[in-house]
Amino acid sequence: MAPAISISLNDSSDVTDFVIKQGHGVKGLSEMGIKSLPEQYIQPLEERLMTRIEPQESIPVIDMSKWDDAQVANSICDAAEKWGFFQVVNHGVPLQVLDDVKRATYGFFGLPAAEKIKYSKENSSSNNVRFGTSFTPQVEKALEWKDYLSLFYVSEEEAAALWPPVCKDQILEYMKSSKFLIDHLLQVLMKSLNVNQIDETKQSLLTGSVRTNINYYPICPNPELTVGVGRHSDVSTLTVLLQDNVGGLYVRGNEGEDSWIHVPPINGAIVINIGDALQIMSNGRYRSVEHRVTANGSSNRISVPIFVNPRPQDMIGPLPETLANGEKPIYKQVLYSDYVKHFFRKAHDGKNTVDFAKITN
Ligand SMILES: CC(C)(COP(=O)(O)OP(=O)(O)OC[C@H]1O[C@@H](n2cnc3c(N)ncnc32)[C@H](O)[C@@H]1OP(=O)(O)O)[C@@H](O)C(=O)NCCC(=O)NCCSC(=O)/C=C/c1ccc(O)cc1
Ligand SMILES: O=C(O)CCC(=O)C(=O)O
Ligand SMILES: [Fe+2]
Repeated sequence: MAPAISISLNDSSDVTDFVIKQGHGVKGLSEMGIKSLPEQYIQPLEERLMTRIEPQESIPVIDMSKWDDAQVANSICDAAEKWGFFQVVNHGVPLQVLDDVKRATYGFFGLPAAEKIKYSKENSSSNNVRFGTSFTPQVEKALEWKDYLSLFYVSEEEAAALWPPVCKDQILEYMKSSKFLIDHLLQVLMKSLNVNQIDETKQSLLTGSVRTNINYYPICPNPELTVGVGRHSDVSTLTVLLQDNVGGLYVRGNEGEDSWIHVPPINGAIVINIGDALQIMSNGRYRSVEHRVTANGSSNRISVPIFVNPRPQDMIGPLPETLANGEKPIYKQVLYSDYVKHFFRKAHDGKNTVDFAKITN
C-alpha cells in the first residue's frame, strides 16, 4: 500500500491535527508508515495486558436453521444468561449482504480525508451522522486505535440525503436483512422472561432506535502498547456484530477476574451480544458483558455493529414481568438518552456505566 501523503509529525499536537482535525484518522497514520506509536495512544499497562486468555473456552455458536425449535430457543437464552455473547450461523441474513457491507466499509474508509471530514462532528450537517476516531478523544487519557462512522437511523429519506453514498445502500440493506433475526431473538429472550406478547410499546422499547457503526482498525506499529477498543459493554438492547476474518475481539470470561475469551471469526457468522438496556430490563438475568478489541500489527480489520436500542425518550427499567414473582428490582427507571449521554461523556471504563441505573441503598 503506497503512503498517501508524506508529512512530518513532530509533536503530539501535529498528530492530533492530522488525525482528528484533518480527518486522516489513525488509518492515515498507519498508511504514512510510522514506525512507532505516537505517545497519546499508549495505554496504561493494565489496559494493555490480558493476563489470562482461555484457549479452551469459547462462546456458543448457535445454528439458527431450525429457528422455531425449542432447543434453539434454550441455547439463545442460556447464552444470554451465561456469556452475554454468542455467534449465529444459518441466520437468514444473505451472505452476499454481509460481503457487500464489508466492501462498502472499505469503500468509505478508502475515501480521501477531505471527503470523510465532511462527516465529522464539526462539519456534519446532522448529529445523526458522525465520522470520528477513538471513542471520546476530548476526555480520554489514552486514545484508541480505531476510526469509525456512526449512523443513527431516522428514515430512508434522511439516510438517502445524509449518509455517504459510497456505503449507504449496503448498510441499509444489512439493517433491513437483519430485522427478522433481531425480532426473533428478542421474542425468544422475552418469552423466557414471561413476556409472551411483544406489543407496540414493548417493540419500541426494545428496538425503537437503531445505530449502525462501521469501524476501521488499521495496522498498528506497536499493537501491544495500545487497544483497538477499550473495555466496555454496549448500551444497546442487543448488538448484531459483523466482523471480518482477522480476529481480535475478546469477551470477559467467567473464570475469575482476568479471564478473556477470543471470539474467533467464522465465515458467514454474526456475533450477537446483550447490551446494558436488556440487562436492566431483564433485572440482571441477561448479561451485558465487557469486551475489547486488540490492535493488530499485520492486518487491517473492520467490523460493523448494529446497535438495536430503546428510543432516546424511553424510560428503561426492569420489566414488570421480571418482578411479578416478588423479585427485587436491582435497577431503577432511567431516561434512555440520559443513560447514553452518561456513556458517551467518559472514556471506556468497563462495566461501570450500568451503575448509573443501579438502585443503591
Ligand atoms: C443521547 C444520544 C446518543 C445523543 O443525543 P443528543 O442529545 O441529540 O445529542 P448529540 O447528538 O449532540 O450527542 C450528545 C453527546 O453524545 C455523544 N455522541 C453522540 N453520538 C455519538 C457517537 N456515535 N459516538 C460517539 N459519541 C457520540 C457525544 O459525546 C455528544 O457530545 P458532544 O461531543 O458534545 O456532541 C441520542 O442519539 C440517543 O439517545 N440515541 C439512542 C440510541 C443510541 O445511540 N444508543 C447507543 C448505542 S451505541 C452502543 O451501544 C455502543 C456504542 C459504542 C461505540 C463505540 C465504542 O467504542 C463502543 C461502543
Ligand atoms: O470491532 C469489534 O469487533 C467490536 C466493536 C465494539 O465492541 C463496538 O463497536 O461496540
Ligand atoms: Fe461493543
